[in-house]
Order: sequence, then structure tokens, then C-alpha cells
Amino acid sequence: MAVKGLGKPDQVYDGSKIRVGIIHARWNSVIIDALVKGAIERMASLGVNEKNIIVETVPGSYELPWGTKRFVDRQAKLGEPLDVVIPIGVLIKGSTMHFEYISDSTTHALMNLQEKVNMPVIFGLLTCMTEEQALARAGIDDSHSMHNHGEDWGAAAVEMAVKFGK
Ligand SMILES: O=Nc1c(NC[C@H](O)[C@H](O)[C@H](O)CO)[nH]c(=O)[nH]c1=O
Repeated sequence: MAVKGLGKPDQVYDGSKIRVGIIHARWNSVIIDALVKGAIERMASLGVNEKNIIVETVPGSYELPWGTKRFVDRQAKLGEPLDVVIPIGVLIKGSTMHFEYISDSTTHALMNLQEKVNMPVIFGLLTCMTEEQALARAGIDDSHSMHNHGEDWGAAAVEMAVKFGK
């Protein structure tokens, strides 16, 4: 019996009135592209208009916190404020401690960012020990052993924006 993973939503949330920002790193781009696609498809299935899904990029996961803050500020200045933002990055352990330091610092920075931007910041950072783990969590490993986690992030974004938005 599978006990892990996102449980059933308490209700289906209507995303037709929200604007979502996706800001993704460009490292491990094949995995990133699958995660972004999964998030967009799930949000579209929940009524989010594709013109209200704005996508931005940064070089790597370490740039996500600052990039997200500036992305939110820019959209507000444009008169197209976001209701929720999904930073997406894929960190894969290498032979040094680089992975640990980026994973830990970026995770804390993204969590703390919510107070600064006064909106939900969905945690879209995969921190994987192997490439195979990352492929599986993007739903693109050979055995399709897991679902695309980007879909969960899209669903969480709609729920959090509708339930706890401004
Ligand atoms: O090293 N591995 C990774 C990585 N390093 C780059 C880092 O995020 C940053 O862009 C540079 O250090 C410059 O500031 N960024 C990732 O998104 N995934 C990785 O797996």
C-alpha cells in the first residue's frame, strides 16, 4: 500500500482567477523541462489560464531565492501581480559538498521568502542523490516508477493561492 505522496485534495480548487509565476533553474534542463510541463498541465487542468502562467529562468538553483524575489517585484511593477510563485530547481549530488550547501541554503531561503513576498512560495526543489532519482521524480525515468512531482507543485500552487491568497 503506497503511503507516501500527496493525499487527495480536500476539494477541487478553481484556478481561473489566479496568476502564477514559475521561475526555474537551467541546470539539468531535461528534468527541469518535464517538471515545468507537469506543473503547467496540472494548473491548466484546474482552470488556470495559460496567459496567467508566467515563466522566468535563472542559471542555477542557488539563484532561485533572489531571482524569485525580483520576479515577484517586477510583476507587481508591471501591474501583473502574481498570486503564487513556484521556484523549480534540480540538485543532483556530485563528488563534493556543493550539493549539501546549495540544498540547505536555498531551501531555507525559499521558506523564508514567503513572509517577504507575502504570498505562497511552493517548494519545487528536487534534491537527489542520483540522476535516476531526479528522472523518476519528473516522471521520465525508463520504468515510469513515479509520477511527475511538477504536477503536485502545480496543484499546491492553485490550492494555496485560492485558499490563502491575498
Ligand atoms: O552544482 N550543481 C548544481 C547547481 N550548481 C550551480 C549553482 O546553483 C549556481 O548557479 C552557481 O553556483 C553560481 O552561483 N545548480 C543546480 O541547479 N543544480 C545542480 O545540481
